[in-house]
Amino acid sequence: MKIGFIGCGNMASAMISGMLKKGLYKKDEIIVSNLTEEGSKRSREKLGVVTTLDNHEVVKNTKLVFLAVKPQFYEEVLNEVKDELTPEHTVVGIAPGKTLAWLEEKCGQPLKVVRMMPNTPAQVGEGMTGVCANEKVSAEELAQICEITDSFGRTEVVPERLMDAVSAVSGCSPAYVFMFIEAMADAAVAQGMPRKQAYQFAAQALLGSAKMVLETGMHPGELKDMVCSPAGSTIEGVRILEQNGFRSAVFEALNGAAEKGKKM
Ligand SMILES: NC(=O)C1=CN([C@@H]2O[C@H](COP(=O)(O)OP(=O)(O)OC[C@H]3O[C@@H](n4cnc5c(N)ncnc54)[C@H](O)[C@@H]3O)[C@@H](O)[C@H]2O)C=CC1
Ligand SMILES: O=C(O)[C@@H]1CCC=N1
Repeated sequence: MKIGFIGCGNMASAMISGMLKKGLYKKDEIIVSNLTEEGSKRSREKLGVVTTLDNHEVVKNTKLVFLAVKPQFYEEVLNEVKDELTPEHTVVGIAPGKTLAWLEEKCGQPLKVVRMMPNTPAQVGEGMTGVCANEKVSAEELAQICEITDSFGRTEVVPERLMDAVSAVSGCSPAYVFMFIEAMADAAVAQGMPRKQAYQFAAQALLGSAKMVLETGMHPGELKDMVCSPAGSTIEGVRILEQNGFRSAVFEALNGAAEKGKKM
């Protein structure tokens, strides 16, 4: 087995779906553990990977172990498996607030440790992942990790001090983007558009706008100005968004998410 996940919920499933779609691993090269047989069944049906109810099996069968449980279970899981970890293992944490130093300490021995913050768009190959590693991870090993995260989207290696920002701006932000899409679609429905069509219009507008930022390299403000005709309808919407504290609400939400992440 080439890669293992302890816990296989939303985030692990999204990453594995992305990896499989890209053909980076075969299904029988991925092992995941779940807490319940129901979870294992879900992983087998949805992903087709090897499943176990025993976290030890993950550590015994692979040298690359992702910790994909909720942050509050990290310590319990590491306590459970730490005696089977060897210097050949690389432990990958994906939770906010679980620093490289914390992970190293809880592994109970000097190990290769990677910290990353992926996001659920990994499921469709459009993830954004920030990655950092401790000094035991060689440049070649880090490149291999980035090959994995690149298989489900884009990757940036960042200094660890930026991981809370990464967590907010790309780890959490899909939730806010989905809320934005939902709100835009609600407005279109209010104007008479069928709901399904409204989601397509809203989502495609967002996808296209994001692509323009990434592909043109232009300042988002300039791209916004290109949409706003003088005395037009868009600038009226901009005025109403500003009046309702749109930018400030986004700013505060991401700041709150980053600050919360630091404490987790
Ligand atoms: N959902 C997201 O958008 C993102 C989540 N993350 C991080 O990913 C990690 C997992 O989050 P989600 O997938 O959202 O949570 P989740 O709740 O969907 O999945 C966690 C899975 O772990 C299983 N589990 C719990 N205790 C276990 C144990 N002792 N042994 C084996 N399996 C166990 C649960 O049954 C569940 O299936 C968290 O640390 C989270 O902070 C990071 C980036 C984005
Ligand atoms: O809500 C959370 O804590 C996780 C981390 C980033 C996205 N979901």
